[in-house]
Parts: sequence; C-alpha cells; structure tokens
Amino acid sequence: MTIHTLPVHLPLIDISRFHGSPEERESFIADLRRTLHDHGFFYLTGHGVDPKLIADVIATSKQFFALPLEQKLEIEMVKSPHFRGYNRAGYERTRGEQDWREQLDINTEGEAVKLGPDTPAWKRLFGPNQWPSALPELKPLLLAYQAEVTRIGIDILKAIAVALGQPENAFAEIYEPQPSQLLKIIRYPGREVAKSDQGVGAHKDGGFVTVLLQDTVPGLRVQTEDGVWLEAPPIPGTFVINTGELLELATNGFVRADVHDVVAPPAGVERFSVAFFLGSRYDATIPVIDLPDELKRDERGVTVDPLNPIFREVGQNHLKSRLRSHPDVARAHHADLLTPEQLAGPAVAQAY
Ligand SMILES: O=C(O)CCC(=O)C(=O)O
Ligand SMILES: [Fe+2]
Repeated sequence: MTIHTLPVHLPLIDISRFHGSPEERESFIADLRRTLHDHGFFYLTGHGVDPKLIADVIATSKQFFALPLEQKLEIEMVKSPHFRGYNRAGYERTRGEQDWREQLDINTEGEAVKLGPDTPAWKRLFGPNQWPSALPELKPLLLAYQAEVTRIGIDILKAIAVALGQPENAFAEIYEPQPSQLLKIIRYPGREVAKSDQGVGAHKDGGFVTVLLQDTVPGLRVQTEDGVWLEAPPIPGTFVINTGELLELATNGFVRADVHDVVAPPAGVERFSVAFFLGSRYDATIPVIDLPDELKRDERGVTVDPLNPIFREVGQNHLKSRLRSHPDVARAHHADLLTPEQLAGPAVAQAY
C-alpha cells in the first residue's frame, strides 16, 4: 500500500435528530442524504447504546483473543457448516494478498435447516453459533450487543429510506422478519506478526449498512470518489457507519459504498474492532428504487467488479461470498456446491 493518506475526518451525524422536532428531522435527513451520496461513510452519535455494554464487549473480546490458541481452535470455523466460529490471522486474503487479523464470526442464533433435494443452498447458512467453553460470558454479551446494533442498523435504514424520498419502512419487506446479522469481533496483531501492513485489504461491504465499533487504535481508511484516502480514526462514543453494495445497487449508485481497508498496527500494538453487517433476508431480491427526479439526476450507475460479481438474489450472494471467504469450510461441508476447479485449487480464503 503506497497510497498517500490525508488526516481528514468523515462527517459526524447525530441520529437523535431523526427522532427530534420536525426541523431537526428535516436538517438531519438533508445531511444524511448528502453524506450517503458523497461517501456512504460517517460517524454516528446519539445512538443510545449503553457505554457499559460497549466497554464490556471490547474487554471480553480482548479476553477471547488472549485465550490459548487451542481454546480458540475448539470453535474453529471449519467445524461449522454455517460459517460460524474462529479464524486465525493470515488465513484470509483480499484480492490475493494475506489479511492480518484473527476473528470470531457469529450470526443470528438458530437451528440448522433440514436439507432436502429441493432446499435452496443458501438455507445452509442458518444454524447455531459456536461459543468458547473457556469464556461463557462471551455469548450473552455478544447476543445482547448484536440486538443493539441491529436496532441501530434498522433505525439508520429507516432514515436512509426517508432520505431517498421513500416511506420509512421501504426496506422492511426485504429485512423482516429476520435480517442477516453477521457480527465479527476482530483483532489485528502488530507488524511483528503481520507480514505486511495489510490488516484487511481494500473492499466494499456487501449488505445494507455496517455498524463498526473501533477500540482505540486507528487503522481504518476510506477511499473517496476522487481516489483520496481518508483516515477514519476512532472517536470515543461513536460508531462508524458505512453503506454496503446492496444499497448502491438498489439506488443505481446514488448511494455510495466507499472502498475501505485497515492498515495493520505497528509492531507491539494490537488493534481491536467489532464489525456488524446488517443484511436483508436471504430469500429477498435486491430491489431497484425509483428515486425522486432530483435524486435520479445524481445516480452514478453501478460498476460491477468482475473479480467479485454481486447477484441480486441475496441468499445466493451471501453463500457465494462465504464459500469464497472460507474454502476450508466449503470443502469440508459443501463440496457438492463447488466446481471441479474450486475443489482442486489452493484452499485460499478470500475475505472479499
Ligand atoms: O476492523 C475494521 O475497522 C474494519 C473491518 C472491515 O472493514 C470489515 O471487516 O469489513
Ligand atoms: Fe469492511
């Protein structure tokens, strides 16, 4: 990564104004509309999440990563057909380059679906999470946090719908009754472990919105439309929110899904973050929203990435990205879905 970075902050938006007086709501919506179009990236305040819950999630995540490796490998993702569990640092790649981060993925807690010959393949994504027996407090904490960030994500989605000239519940039909709720706790080791400065390589997120909690160490960078990289360092009490490709597609590029990455911390420093990806129901199809004329003028169109094409069928999209991210899981549990080339090729995990 030889790109120059500039220490410019992204906008900060207070969502309590969405629930305030009519004037506050109107100015909030105007700010949000501009930000969605310019970046799709902003800091969020006024979200009402209990600071103690946030502090406990960070502290307990640090305890999880500090466990001996064999206790983390007890819940290694390859043991879960539903792509839940722990992955070691250096095992995933973005665009062919190794990402230096270890992570635990959970999603909606549930039962596995009984699979018949006609069951759509994406139903394999449903199932239980894996939890570390050495740290029983992690489960209730992460599930409570997942519920809170889902609440925030849906609140933001309602505000986005209004900013796009739509009814507040415009997206409800594709996220109710059960949105996808992927939550990752992440640790980026310092460069004494990381063999490059790539914490995670440049990518866009896929779903509706991402609600990102950063601990205290910077590293997140965001690429603007004109190719400039902005730093997005942690600001205490805020989340970083970014819109995903689903919204870019649904608005024919009016809403931007900015490319972003994470630079690995210096030697001796570790970085922690908790990323929550709110997605639609798996059996939904991404709609095309008929924007008001004054917004339609600013649609950019959608560029399709030939290396990582996105499908309008959400479940198929999710499953594709999980199979690609985790070839070890794919081979262990879903070999019937893989091409002969995928089965024979190197088991290299692509994060995005
Ligand atoms: O860890 C971070 O700060 C961001 C991670 C990220 O962009 C992702 O996991 O999609
Ligand atoms: Fe991301």
